[in-house]
Amino acid sequence: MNRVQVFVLDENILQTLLKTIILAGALSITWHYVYLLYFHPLAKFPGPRVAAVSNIWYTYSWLSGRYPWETEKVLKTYGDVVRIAPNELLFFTPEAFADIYSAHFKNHETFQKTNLNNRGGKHGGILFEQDPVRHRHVAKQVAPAFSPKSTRAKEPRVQKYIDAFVSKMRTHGSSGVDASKWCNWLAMDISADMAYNHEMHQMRDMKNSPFLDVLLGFNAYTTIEQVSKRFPILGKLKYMFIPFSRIQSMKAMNKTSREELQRRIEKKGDTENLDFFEQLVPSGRTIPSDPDEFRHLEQVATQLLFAGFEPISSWIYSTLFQLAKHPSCLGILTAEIRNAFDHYDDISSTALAKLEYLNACLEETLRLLPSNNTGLPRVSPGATVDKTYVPPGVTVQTSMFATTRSARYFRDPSHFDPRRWLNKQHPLYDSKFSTDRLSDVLPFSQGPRQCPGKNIAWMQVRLFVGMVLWTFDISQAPGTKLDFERDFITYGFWVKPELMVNFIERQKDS
Ligand code: HEM
Repeated sequence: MNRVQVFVLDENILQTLLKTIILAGALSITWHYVYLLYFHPLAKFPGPRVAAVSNIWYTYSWLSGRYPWETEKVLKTYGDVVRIAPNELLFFTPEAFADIYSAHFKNHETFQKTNLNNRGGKHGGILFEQDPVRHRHVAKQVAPAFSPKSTRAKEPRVQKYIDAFVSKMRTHGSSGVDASKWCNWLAMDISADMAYNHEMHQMRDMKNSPFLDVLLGFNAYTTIEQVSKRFPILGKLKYMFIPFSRIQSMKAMNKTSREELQRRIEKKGDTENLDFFEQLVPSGRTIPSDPDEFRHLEQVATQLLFAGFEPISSWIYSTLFQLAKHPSCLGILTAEIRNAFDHYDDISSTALAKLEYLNACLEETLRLLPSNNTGLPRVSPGATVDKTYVPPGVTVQTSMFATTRSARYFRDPSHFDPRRWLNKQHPLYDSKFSTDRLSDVLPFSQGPRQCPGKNIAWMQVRLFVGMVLWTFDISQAPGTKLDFERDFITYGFWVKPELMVNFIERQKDS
């Protein structure tokens, strides 16, 4: 009898307890949302309502592959500062860009990197390193590899690869080739050589190396990884989104990477060309026995390989895309290059640097298609960004994509028009572009974490365009109707749609 009574009592208590828990939960969730909407330090900033209370806007925008367009849209709708996640602000103006990325103390950035894009865990290497002191150390170590002298020394090697591209186009180019593949092969062949003296032979074999296959296959996954960092519990399920075969190939790639590194370290100074690696482990130094140090080197080497590959591949691809779409610009540029050099072998990056229209076309391509679309997120130390105080701990980011396509700063912003970059003295100069904010186009970023590869990139891309247009009349293959606004998407990097281009060897006296 007594036992039954106890049971009834327990059930009542249990029900009450359950109701209390549910009510408390509902109240605490409601309070959490009310707090985020009305009392959070960022409550006063405009933005999509859903973004103020969750990471849903951010996640959807990234997973759709249209993040740059989504940031552009919210900046147009809500103004120059938009709350895009509960603790995150997106800024629009060039002034904000300068405040965030240039701010430093003794060359250590004051707006530090977040871990959102860090794919190296505690080993940030150089690109992902969050700690400014550790970053400075490794940046100083590799800096000599990016000096003007080292850049010049790399030129013959780069020419050798572009020669190989030209030779392949003589055989295969006249009936049209897919530029998305060839740009990847060329850029990665060069980058692997520059990073650690490794010949990948993708152009020779006309197929992706296993490394490139894995990299391309993981493009969308890198987005899942960075987005999942915003959902500590759900994020643990991220591996469900990757097919098992991909995980296996990733493991195989990491293994190859390690072996490659070991091979390169053992070679020490005994390499044909000076590569980036020589800076990290100079000939006299012993191989690191500490696994942590080895892992760090592995990160840096992989990042140098990737950083030297993807933006170059995208830049040459998008230059071909823009030129093939704008035959009048292509005609002017081709004439400029052919008038400047009597012989193919005369072409050098120093001579190409003087060609105004070439530089204008390349700048214009980067303005419309910047290769880095992560928003370059940073953590505020508690500082003013373009006259707006941002409390400490808040993540801030920018959208170079939105800024450089804005009518506020550029005339006919979405038109590819290299004339805007020309000097007043140039015969094609048009004063309608005189108010364009050209110096605010900063695809290589600025400040302590800006791209150290800028000069190497310019050298490679100038050589590519110079040597290719000197040799070939190029055109978009018939039937190719690629539309940038419609057909492009980006995750960790741009997914390049098929772009069929004809490379027809020029007639002798054209
Ligand atoms: C079109 C060509 C390129 C563009 C537009 C570009 C752009 C950028 C940008 C925007 C950053 C800053 C990333 C951030 O703050 O999170 C960066 C960093 C970096 N880039 Fe480039 N890059 C290019 C080519 C290269 C090349 C050829 C290399 C040579 C290996 C290179 C090596 C690096 C490295 C090592 C970093 C990390 C710098 C640091 O954190 O100290 N980049 N790049």
